[in-house]
Amino acid sequence: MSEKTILLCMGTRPEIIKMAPVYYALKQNGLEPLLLHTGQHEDMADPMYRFFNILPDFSLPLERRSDALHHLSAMLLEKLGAAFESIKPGAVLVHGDTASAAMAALAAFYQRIPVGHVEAGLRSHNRYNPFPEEKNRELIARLADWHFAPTQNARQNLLRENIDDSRIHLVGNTIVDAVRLATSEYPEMVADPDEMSGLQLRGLRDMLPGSRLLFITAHRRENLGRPLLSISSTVRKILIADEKVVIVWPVHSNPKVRATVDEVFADLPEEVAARIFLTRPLSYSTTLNLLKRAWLVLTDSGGIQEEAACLHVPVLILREATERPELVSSGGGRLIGTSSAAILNAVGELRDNPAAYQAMCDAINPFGDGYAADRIKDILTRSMHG
Ligand SMILES: CC(=O)N[C@@H]1[C@@H](OP(=O)(O)OP(=O)(O)OC[C@H]2O[C@@H](n3ccc(=O)[nH]c3=O)[C@H](O)[C@@H]2O)O[C@H](CO)[C@@H](O)[C@@H]1O
Repeated sequence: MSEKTILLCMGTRPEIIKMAPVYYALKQNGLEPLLLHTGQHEDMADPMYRFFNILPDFSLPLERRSDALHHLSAMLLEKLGAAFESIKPGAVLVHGDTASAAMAALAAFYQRIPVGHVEAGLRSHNRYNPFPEEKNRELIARLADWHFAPTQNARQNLLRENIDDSRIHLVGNTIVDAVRLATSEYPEMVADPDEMSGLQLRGLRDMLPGSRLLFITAHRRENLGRPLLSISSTVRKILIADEKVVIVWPVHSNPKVRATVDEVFADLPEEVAARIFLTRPLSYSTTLNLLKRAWLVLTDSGGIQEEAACLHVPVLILREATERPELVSSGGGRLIGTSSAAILNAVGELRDNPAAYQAMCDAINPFGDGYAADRIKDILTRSMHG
């Protein structure tokens, strides 16, 4: 491979969504992006590649024998190292905070290949929340040559960790680019069929006028078990108590998540059951469509918080700690945790206080202007073409 080859490494749904704009920007500029899929997510990754009309150039043969983090990381490191030896890229780009990203940065460092970190500098300052992502980010920061920070706050976090200012580039978050691309006519993208009329969401469209749509997701490791049980049973109460509430909850493909959610929502009266859609993971276009129409978003997902901010939909953040304080200080999101009382209070207040609700809708989007990928492309072009 030539020294200009930039290898984008990714393996999970959110990485694909947030790296797709970077891939397109690099490609249009005559650099040579290649894409390596690590295989960390399987069922949720494929539809995303298809949506963005990207085919990985390389896929790792991951043979996972357990869920253990040490097993995943060891296997990723070994397979990524072997792949880099044969591909010999001029630079490696990783995103965010996954095991795939951390191990790709380490494998690249071992071969003295420069590393770019997209979405650098997010910190909750809590080592176990999110776990293991907080330490994955810190590890990548120690290894990266280019730190593409999404916000001023992220930049400050990196400076506090003694990262040289000249290596930090404030570019915005590429999720804003992804939302822009996915909601506009982007010629190279294959928009998938509209699932609003599909099997998973049959009947939803007719219910939307006059109702309050809650879009919910929860899957983070810290929320498995008791917190997820609290979230689910509180959502069940809200659904039963308010007949105007309609809920769409795409349930993560982690079987532990599915088991809790299925158990809590079993045995609902028919009229109530008709107002909740517990679906498999949805396509990206349907997800954005529903977010746009939602009255309120309840989530522990990082990406969905950012998308809700782009679309000016209020978010209740179902976490105890956040690495996105910008969303809270902008007023678009509230960090409420997972207790039943906190969820009921927040939903009740927004229902009964239109001014408080409107203030959340009016908050500015703190994650950028939708041109982060272009800035990343410009910086890499300057660095790699001399
Ligand atoms: C600790 C933390 O915050 N880590 C984050 C984490 O990712 P996450 O928490 O954002 O992960 P998910 O919630 O799985 O994905 C969300 C995406 O999936 C789309 N979606 C969702 C449901 C569905 O049915 N159909 C969809 O299309 C949705 O619109 C959104 O774009 O890793 C990233 C990578 O490094 C980091 O950026 C990021 O900090």
